[in-house]
Amino acid sequence: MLTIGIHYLQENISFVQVKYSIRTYHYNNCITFKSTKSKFGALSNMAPNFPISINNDLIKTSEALYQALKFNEFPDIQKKIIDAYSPMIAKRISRHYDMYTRSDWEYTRFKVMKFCIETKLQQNYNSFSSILLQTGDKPIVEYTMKDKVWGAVLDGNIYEGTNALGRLLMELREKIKSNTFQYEVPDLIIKHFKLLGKEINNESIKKFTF
Ligand SMILES: Nc1nc(O)c(N)c(N[C@@H]2O[C@H](COP(=O)(O)O)[C@@H](O)[C@H]2O)n1
Repeated sequence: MLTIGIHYLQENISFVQVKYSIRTYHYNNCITFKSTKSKFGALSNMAPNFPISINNDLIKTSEALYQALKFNEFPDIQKKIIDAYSPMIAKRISRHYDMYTRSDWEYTRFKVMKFCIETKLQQNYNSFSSILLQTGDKPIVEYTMKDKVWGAVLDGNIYEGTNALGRLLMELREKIKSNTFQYEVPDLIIKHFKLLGKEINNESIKKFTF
């Protein structure tokens, strides 16, 4: 399980401590993805063809959803991100508004990412579960040039990094295998979970009528 050493006081969600656990992977014993055009590119949040619907609003990629959820109190910023032509542009727009990122982002972003990739799976079950299962039992690693939080960087024969996205994907893969995948809106650790001015709750994610 990806805990990344995050500890909360459950009652008032006060942050206590955060630290990241680093992982290493041998380069010829893992599944990596970087470009969406590569064999396992569908694992990337940038991958097209995995649309998402929240409150019946269409979001083109899990990347756009993740980036938009940084700005829960700013529906106008979220709209610009969601309307962006590509996920890379969505990410770039998000960077532009960094100062408006929700104040607890450092501590909620892993839960938000988990929600984003679970939504990608729930709403694109056949295609996304198929690619996850094709990775077998191998470690999944997002290969990056410098992002040691979401991915890992190659140093000689070893990928090194927290690889948070890869680890969340592996957790999801194991749930698919054991038929224990349960999809729901994250618990109260994420307060004010909103998109385009509307709260995200278990009702809003059930509706899927493109
Ligand atoms: N710049 C960039 N290009 C790609 O092709 C990527 N896959 C990523 N990584 C993804 O960016 C998201 C994290 O964004 P923040 O740094 O937290 O704003 C996450 O989806 C990574 O997988 N970046």
